[in-house]
Amino acid sequence: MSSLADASPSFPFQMNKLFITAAVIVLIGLLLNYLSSPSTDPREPPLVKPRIPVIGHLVGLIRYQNEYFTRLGKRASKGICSVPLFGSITYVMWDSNLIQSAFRNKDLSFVPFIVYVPREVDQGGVPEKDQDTNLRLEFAKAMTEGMARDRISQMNGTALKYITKELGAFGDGESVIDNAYVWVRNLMTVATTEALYGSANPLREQPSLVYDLWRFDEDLPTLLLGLFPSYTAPEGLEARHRLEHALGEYYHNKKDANSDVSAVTHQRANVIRKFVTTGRTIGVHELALLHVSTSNSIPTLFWFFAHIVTRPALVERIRDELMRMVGDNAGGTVTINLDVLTEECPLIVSCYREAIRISNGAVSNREVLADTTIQDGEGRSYLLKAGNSVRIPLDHLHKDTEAWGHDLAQFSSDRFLQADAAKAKLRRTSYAPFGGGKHLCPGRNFAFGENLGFMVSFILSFDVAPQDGNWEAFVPPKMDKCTAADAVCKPAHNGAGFGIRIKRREGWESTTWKFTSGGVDLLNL
Ligand code: HEM
Repeated sequence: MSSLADASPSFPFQMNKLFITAAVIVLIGLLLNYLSSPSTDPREPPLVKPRIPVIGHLVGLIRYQNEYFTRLGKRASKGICSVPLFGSITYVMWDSNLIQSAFRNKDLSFVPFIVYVPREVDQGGVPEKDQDTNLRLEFAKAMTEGMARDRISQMNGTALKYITKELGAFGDGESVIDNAYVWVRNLMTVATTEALYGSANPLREQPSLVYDLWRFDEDLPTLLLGLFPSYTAPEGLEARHRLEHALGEYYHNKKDANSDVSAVTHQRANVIRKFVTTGRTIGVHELALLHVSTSNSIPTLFWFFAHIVTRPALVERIRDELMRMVGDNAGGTVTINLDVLTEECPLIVSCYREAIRISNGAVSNREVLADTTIQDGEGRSYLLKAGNSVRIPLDHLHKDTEAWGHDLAQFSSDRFLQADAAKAKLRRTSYAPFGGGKHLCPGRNFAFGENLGFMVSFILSFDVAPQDGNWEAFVPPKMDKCTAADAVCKPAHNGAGFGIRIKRREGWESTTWKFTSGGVDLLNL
């Protein structure tokens, strides 16, 4: 009987080689499996291993950005899971009860991230002593105080003054706007930065910085990776340097002490001044304030704008609603009280909330400061261990069919008008576009004031038509997926192809606008 041994005199050697190769493969497999599944406490949320050992989650994050967390949700057996990432565990949660419980938990904090992001983007330009945790706490306090109600009113007043001046500058004839997204974006970037920086606003003084801001924003996910940025994101990097330089000069020359500067700009800068030696370094830190104030609010306004102006019947309903509030325009002055908009003009506010719902792709970040336990709606508890981080993909809440219905992918102007008590309760826990708890976005009321103020004055002042006259094809542009640096998704290709014609409405040629809040005339603050 022939055998393999007969067929090959080197059989024992080959067997050895085969055995060693198999053993090495098994060992590598075990090692990869070990690295992909670090030991967790059975009380921690169930582990979701990467599909490609070790690097799978990282690859998924780079490929799908924020959407990766929602994709993980489809693989997880519970409303929360543990994901091995960057050598530690990240807890990702989708269950609305767990999310609310996490937002309320004082041991889950955003504070450790506050200075971390700008320093990472900066790559070493900030002195060591910045690492002092007091900076983060003082910084968080400056933010909260700087965004108190009266401070927001002042910011809204400055922004709305600029918006009404710009809209007022259109002549009575028809104007063509080739790209409505870029138009809204540029106008609102200057309006917002007027509110932040006052009359020495570097972005009004150097308009090319407006382009730089959005170029930086586009490359931010790559810059955050920090892998050879001068090769991987050269334009974004250069734009960032120009912005930092301009802001550095602003803070170095103490322009933030001017009386028309927002409290938040001035107070944050004063905290940083305690920790750094040169005013120019503040420009590096405070690019974060400029970015966070514009990057989410302005794309949100665009979707709000685009979904309304492409629906002429909706425009008419909104105008009727607004006219019931403002009376007539015969005297030439129209007063908008921002405080009563929600009650008196529920349709336009419903459109705003719906635009936020469909475009929001935010992921809230928290660090676990001390071992803590959170509970889901069915009484199950999960242990979260100190030092690990938490990611909460908020768009998952906004895509819950039970709360929002099966047409949730479509914009529905009336969605926030109709809900019985039970549904309204469910929706309250399924809507968190501004995050929650102690770190709930401090800019949400400012965004409401400037976005509603823009839309109310625009919609009453102008008629809109598609640039090419084709109403059937006049729909909002496609939406890009949210990057890891975005809380709000942007239009694909920067909205190219969404052109409009606008014409001032008869009787609204020389309206004077007045905005009030808390009984105060915002434009005269
Ligand atoms: C529609 C517009 C906006 C959206 C959707 C939005 C969304 C968010 C979200 C989801 C967070 C994280 C909250 C959390 O994790 O719980 C956040 C935080 C923050 N937002 Fe906004 N935001 C908007 C506008 C603004 C504006 C206009 C400003 C500034 C003027 C601003 C300043 C901030 C700051 C400073 C934080 C960090 C909060 C902290 O440190 O505790 N946001 N925002």
